[in-house]
Amino acid sequence: MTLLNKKHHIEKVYSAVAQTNCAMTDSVDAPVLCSWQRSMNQHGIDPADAAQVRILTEREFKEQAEAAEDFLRIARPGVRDLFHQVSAHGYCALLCDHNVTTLDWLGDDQQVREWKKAGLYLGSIWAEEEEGTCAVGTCLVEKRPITIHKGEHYRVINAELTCSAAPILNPFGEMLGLVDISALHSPASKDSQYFALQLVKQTARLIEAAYFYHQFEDQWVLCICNNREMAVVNRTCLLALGGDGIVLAADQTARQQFGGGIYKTMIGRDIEDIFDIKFDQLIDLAGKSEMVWPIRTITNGAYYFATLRSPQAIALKSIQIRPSQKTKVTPPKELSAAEPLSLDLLAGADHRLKEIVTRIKRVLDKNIPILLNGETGTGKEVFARAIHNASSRANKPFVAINCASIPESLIESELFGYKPGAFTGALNKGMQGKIVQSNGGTLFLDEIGDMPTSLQPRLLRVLAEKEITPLGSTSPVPVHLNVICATHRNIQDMVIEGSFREDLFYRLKGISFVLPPLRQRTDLAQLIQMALAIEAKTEIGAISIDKEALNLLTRYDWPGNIRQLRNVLRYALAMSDGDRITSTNLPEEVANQERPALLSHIETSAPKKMQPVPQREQSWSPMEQAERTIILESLKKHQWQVVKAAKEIGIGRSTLYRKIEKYDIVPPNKR
Ligand SMILES: Nc1ncnc2c1ncn2[C@@H]1O[C@H](COP(=O)(O)OP(=O)(O)OP(=O)(O)O)[C@@H](O)[C@H]1O
Repeated sequence: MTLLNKKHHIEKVYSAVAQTNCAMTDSVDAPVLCSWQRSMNQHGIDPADAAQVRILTEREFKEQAEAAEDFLRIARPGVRDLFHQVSAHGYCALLCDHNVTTLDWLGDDQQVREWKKAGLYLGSIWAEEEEGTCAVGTCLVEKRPITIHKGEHYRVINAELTCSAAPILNPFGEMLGLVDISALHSPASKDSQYFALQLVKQTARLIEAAYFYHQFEDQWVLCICNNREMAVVNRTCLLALGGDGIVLAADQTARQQFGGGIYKTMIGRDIEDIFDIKFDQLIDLAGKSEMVWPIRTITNGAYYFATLRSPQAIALKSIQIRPSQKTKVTPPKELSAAEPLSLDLLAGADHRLKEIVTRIKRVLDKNIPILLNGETGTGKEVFARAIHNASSRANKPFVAINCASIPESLIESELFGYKPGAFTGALNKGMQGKIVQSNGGTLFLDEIGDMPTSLQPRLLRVLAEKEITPLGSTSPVPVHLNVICATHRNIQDMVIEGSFREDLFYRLKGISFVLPPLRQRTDLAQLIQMALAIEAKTEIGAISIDKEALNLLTRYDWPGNIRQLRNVLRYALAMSDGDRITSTNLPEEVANQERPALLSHIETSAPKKMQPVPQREQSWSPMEQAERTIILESLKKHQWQVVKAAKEIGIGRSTLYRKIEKYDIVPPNKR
């Protein structure tokens, strides 16, 4: 790039950012302009900054690659295929994790120096916060495929590149990573990258499908297509089904096609309520060949073609029995004896938890601090105990302290202990603090986000120096400390706000995990049976739950997670005749929960019940009308704040803007 062109690029960025909103300008696309504004106003990046793209250290790279091991293993072959298609045209291919770090790279080895110089190499971090507008970082923010072509890059140093990236989502709609192809030189017109973007999108969809099949390898996977011939090769529009025909997960296409793009409206539903199929018949025939079944939606009778992949374990044995006819499971001894649950038992059949447990087992005795994140009641403390029990320290003490429930003035003495007469009101014989009590065992710091800022430096010192000086004492006591922390807060945000020390955060977060909320667990039906057995102190399956009650329980939102589930089951047991739970035994909030707007709409929009619709709405399908209702309700609920509504509905902000426009939704202040 000539000096003059560089100057021109920088001036263009400054003048475009000076615009007050993200409306189209003559020469810059709206999403690019929005990203330029974020880059300058939020991230404070200088477009003239010529520093090279940041690269992770070897150790950091190793840690991140290890954390994303499963994803990398599944995604790599897809990225390799993509690279073979584009390498002759001067592209390299990048596979990034959800931290936008390049964890795999394929490119022409002859040009390695140039790729490295451009930051298109292993370990490079393409975050919008660091680089400004760039395909990978901006794709992460926008949550949709994007090409950033030449001068659309924010920093002048990247303004020769052309890059196209697409997000890769897990079956729960969360970002797993991104795939990108980039070239050092390309024609001036952005149109030249149209097919590059399509290829990247296609690869991302394929990887998502591979990941979906992997995640649900021990479940039934229904694959739906609108064309009989393509059905056997189709790999999108996937629904994972439990042995009882309940939907456990749905990929993006299935969510859009049958759930108005909304995750919650699909999960926990009986497949027989969505399609006019008998799940029993379907699985009796499954596995006999690559069979394709015509199926019809209950809502509007539209025809599709489906194939069914059997659970791997069953496929291996070549299906003889229906999974739902499995023989009764004897509850693990530890359940009825009310002993602590093991890690494997806590993971149940939930795919994310199983992955977490595998990773935890790897770090068990390596003295790596563990940070457990998760909503209230997701079982963080139970998990921490299970980690302790699985470690070689199991016969040493497990000492828990809840930083939120102890007054700030007492936390210090509780944690660090004190010598006799250290302060007025102190016990005569002094007190051993929790840290010393946990010596050699595990110290569990619950609600670590509530640790007073004044005490954070002291805790940091203990962790670094492995010795502790009780209040009123001058001689330090050596401690062998293993720490597990838990919080429902976003500590990273607290670090940014300045209410939590960054150095302490990194010290405590040797490895971190997010325990999934109950509504996202893929084994909810099994977990309910398990929790019921615990509450009733019986065998799993000894008390039955009728279909309607199970439907209500699996569909409920569970804001209080497992804690709330156990309370509800305890209540239901008390209300029941003792060996069968029905919907009438459930507490009101579960029994009379409002059907999600989309579901209730779908039911009333079945052909035989269809209501006349206003003139303008007749051009929308029932699904679209339902979607409009959901969006409208959510916007009203959140006082028309788009970010909050998008979050609740589970779609990106820009998607929501598009839909608002599509459905002629006008906020009250613009009427
Ligand atoms: N897998 C499980 N099966 C049965 N019961 C469980 C399971 N996990 C947790 N529980 C129960 O759920 C309740 C909440 O668990 P726990 O206190 O560990 O959650 P938490 O995430 O630490 O909650 P909080 O954030 O509110 O402190 C406890 O009664 C616990 O025994």
